[in-house]
Amino acid sequence: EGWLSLSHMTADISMFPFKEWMKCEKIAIKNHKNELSDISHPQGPYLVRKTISRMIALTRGVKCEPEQVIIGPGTQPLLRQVLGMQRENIKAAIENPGYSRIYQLLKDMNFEVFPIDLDKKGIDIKKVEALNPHFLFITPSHQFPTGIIMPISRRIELLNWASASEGRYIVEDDYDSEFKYGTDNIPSLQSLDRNQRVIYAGTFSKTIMPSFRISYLVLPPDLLREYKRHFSYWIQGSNTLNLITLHYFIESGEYAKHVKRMNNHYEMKRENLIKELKWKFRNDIKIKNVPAGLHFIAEFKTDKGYKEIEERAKKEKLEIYSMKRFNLLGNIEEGKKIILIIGFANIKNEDIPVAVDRLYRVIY
Ligand SMILES: Cc1ncc(COP(=O)(O)O)c(/C=N/[C@@H](CCC(=O)O)COc2ccccc2)c1O
Repeated sequence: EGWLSLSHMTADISMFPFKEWMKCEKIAIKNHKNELSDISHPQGPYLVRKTISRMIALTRGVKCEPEQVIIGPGTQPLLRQVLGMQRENIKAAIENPGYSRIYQLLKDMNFEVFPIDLDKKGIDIKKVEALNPHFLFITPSHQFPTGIIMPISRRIELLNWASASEGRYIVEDDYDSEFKYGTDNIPSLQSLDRNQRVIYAGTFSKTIMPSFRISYLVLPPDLLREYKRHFSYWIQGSNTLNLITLHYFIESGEYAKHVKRMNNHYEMKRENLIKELKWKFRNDIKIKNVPAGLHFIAEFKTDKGYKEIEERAKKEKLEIYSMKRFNLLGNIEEGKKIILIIGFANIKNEDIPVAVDRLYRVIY
C-alpha cells in the first residue's frame, strides 16, 4: 500500500476551516477594493501589521508598534532582506543541531557562520561569549529540532551578553511556539529585552499552512530606521488579498479557535504515537518527551548507520528524517544508536500502528 509519513515538515490541513477563510476573503474583496488596486506598503498593509502586533502582544508578550512589523513570504526572504543591509564580514552564530536552511542562507550571504552546541538549557552561553558574533540565531521557545524550552535564566544571560556591546543582535525565531501541551508557554525573549537587541521572527506556516507563505519580523527601532532608509523603493512580497483575509480571520476569532483545536488534535495524536512507540520498542527507544511542537526526538538502540536506515525507510514507504539533517557540521557520530525526528502532523491517527510497525522493520 501507499506511503505513510512521520515527517516534521507539514501541517495537518485536514482540519483547516477553509469555509471560514473564504468568508473572510469575500469580506476582504468587498471592503478593500482600493487596497487591492494599489501597491501596498513595503512592510505589508498597516491594518494587518496592527492585527499581528496586537495578537503577538497578547499571545507572546511581544512589545511592538505596527510600524516595527515587516510581513513577507517566508522567514528566509525576510531575513535575507534585513541581514542584507549589514556591512561586510559579519559574524553569525546558530544553534547546532539547528535549522540548516538558515545556516545555508547565512553562508550563501557570505556571513562567517559558526554552529554552536547546546547544553540542557539551550545554546551554550560560554561558547557564544567566546565567539562574540554580531547576530545570534536561536529558537528559545522550542529549540529546533531538540525541543529544549530555554529557561528564563538562560534568556537573561543571552540578553545581558547582547546588551554588553554595540552591534549585537539576537534573532528569536519563535516558529514553533503555538503548540504546547500541558506545559506553560514562556513569554518571548523579546518581551524581556530592555535594550532593543532582539529581532523577533514569527510565521503562520505551522498554525495555518506552510504553502500560504505568510511570515513576519519585528525589528527594534534602530534597525527599523535603517530598514526604511534602505528599502524605501521596496514593493512588498506578500499577496495583499491573503493578508487582508488573514486580518479578518484573526479579528473574527477563527484563528485563535483553530490554534486551540489543533493543539487538542496534535496532543491526542502525539500521545497515541508515543504510547505505540513505547509498546513496540520497549527499552530500545528513548523519547525526548518535551510536551510541545509537531515533532519529538527519539533515540533507538541499533548498530545500523544513518545511511542504511534512510534506505530501509524508503523501502518500507515511511517518510521520516534523522538528526543528520540538523547536524550543521555533518559530523554526527554513528555507533550503538541513531536519533530520528518524529513528526505527527502528517500521520492519520488510525495509521499510527502501521507506521510504527514499519518503523520497527526499518530499524530491526
Ligand atoms: C526553525 C524554523 N524557523 C522557521 C521556519 C518557518 O519558515 P517559514 O515557513 O519560511 O516562515 C521553519 C520551517 N521549517 C520547515 C522545514 C524544516 C526542515 O527543513 O527540516 C518545516 O516547516 C513546517 C513544519 C510543520 C508545519 C508547517 C511547516 C523552521 O524550521
